[in-house]
Amino acid sequence: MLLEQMNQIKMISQMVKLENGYTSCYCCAALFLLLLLLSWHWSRNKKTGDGGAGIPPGNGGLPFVGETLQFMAAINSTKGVYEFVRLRHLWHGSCFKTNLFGETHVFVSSTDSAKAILNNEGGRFSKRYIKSISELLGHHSLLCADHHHHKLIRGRLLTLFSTDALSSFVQMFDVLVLEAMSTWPCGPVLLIQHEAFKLACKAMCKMLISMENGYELVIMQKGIAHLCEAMLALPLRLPWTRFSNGLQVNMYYFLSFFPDESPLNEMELQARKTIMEILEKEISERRSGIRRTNDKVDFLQQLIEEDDDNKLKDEEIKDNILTMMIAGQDTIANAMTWMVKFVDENQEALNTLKKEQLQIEKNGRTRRDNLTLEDLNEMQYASKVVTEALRMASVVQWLPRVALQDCEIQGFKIKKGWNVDIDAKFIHFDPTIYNDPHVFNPSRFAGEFKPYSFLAFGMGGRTCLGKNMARAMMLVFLHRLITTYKWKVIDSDSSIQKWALFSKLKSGCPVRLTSLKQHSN
Ligand code: HEM
Repeated sequence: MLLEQMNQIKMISQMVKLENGYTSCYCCAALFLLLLLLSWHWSRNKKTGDGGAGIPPGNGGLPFVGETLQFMAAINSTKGVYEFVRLRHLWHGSCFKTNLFGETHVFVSSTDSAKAILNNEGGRFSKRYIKSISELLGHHSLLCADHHHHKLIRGRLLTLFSTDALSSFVQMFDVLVLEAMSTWPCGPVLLIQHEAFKLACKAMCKMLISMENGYELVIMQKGIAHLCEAMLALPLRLPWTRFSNGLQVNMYYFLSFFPDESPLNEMELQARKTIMEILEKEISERRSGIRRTNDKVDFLQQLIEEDDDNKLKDEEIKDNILTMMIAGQDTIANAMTWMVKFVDENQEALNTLKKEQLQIEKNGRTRRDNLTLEDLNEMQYASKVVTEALRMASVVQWLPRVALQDCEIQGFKIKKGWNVDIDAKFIHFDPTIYNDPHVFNPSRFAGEFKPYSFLAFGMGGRTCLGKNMARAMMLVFLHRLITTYKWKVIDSDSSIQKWALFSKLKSGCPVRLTSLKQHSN
């Protein structure tokens, strides 16, 4: 374990750009000191254990810093942040305790504990997001609201995700996919990640605020891309992050210990402000009748038109439109990208999928008309492909909660205030739940599966609001890709993008396409 810590310190030292000789001397001295402290702490832990019976096992790391350095090193490696978690499962078992950014985190990984926590049995757990995320999304965001406020807002937003809404969304998304694919070149390299992100962004802007083109859409998309990046990077703002320059001490380091200060930088504050201004203008023009939505019932219009006592206030509407825009982009783009890679690598799955999708196309409808929800319901094998891709990609790797009282999970004591992270990825790769978990095998989802063993969208009162929409987007994308092109992924590297908290392919999944239509003509 000490060796691992030394290796990680080496990695951290590579992360830091040494700009001059002085800095490099200070850096070496600091690292040496750190190494001494680590070995002292490690040997102390070895002698005394980690704090008494019943507490989950784990090396708390250095006083105050905990294992933050190792966590950061994992984020800065192409194995991805989950490598930090994976190694600790190997060392300590399925439940372990660590200390990150000055807080205790316990990773739990059984379906029983997932059930207890996600159902919030006995009101013992709540969702925790760091304050900086609520600065970014807004205090009324569904992702940051307290229990009572969350229930109220979720109730209002849920009505937007009806079957009828999904039905029209499917047709709209199909149009966008066809439009996008008509511009894809055959021959040159195309990055699936990039294309999927653009598509998701367009779809969200259209569904939420009917924004389809023009200057404001460009501004909006840029702002959102910026906030998406910031959202992933916010918890990592320490002096050695990519935000800091060389060894210069970064103000975010200090701010992270003073949670009342905003850790957002000027550009992020500006991006949020600009998006809020666009939404404000949109709301007031719609209210005054200046802007007509041509009877398009987008999400914004539905929220404005609500007339019962519990309707959302403008501030709540704006924060949650922004939340949905952000929640529905990087996630779906990553899921689609992994899906293309997995299918490409599994000839048997690809052949079965092709057979099914070409048959659906042959049946006639999808050549002439846009795909419908009914068409998607016929895609039985593709639906399993989507589930299997979501399992293996585990885009959201763990679900963060906080214990509201002392309790027991997986036979260990959990103290009030500790972060409890439900390790979805561990469960997705648990060989006692999924046979040969590293093999892409869509057919494994043919029958019922164990409750709480599939957590790609979470479960319980905080389940992803857009999960049916996300599955539909993946099916539409898959259908059009399979029936329009033959493709080959030209870089099989599975490395993970550095600094990404969601599981993101570093290569972006470059493909070369051949048009099937030209072939058949
Ligand atoms: C493949 C794509 C997606 C994945 C993997 C995904 C995954 C998740 C996960 C894991 C959660 C948190 C659950 C928890 O903590 O228990 C979540 C929450 C959420 N997602 Fe998604 N999501 C996806 C797409 C979308 C889309 C398209 C939207 C819609 C517009 C959306 C909107 C939301 C919202 C609003 C929440 C917060 C729910 C709440 O706290 O009540 N997501 N998602």
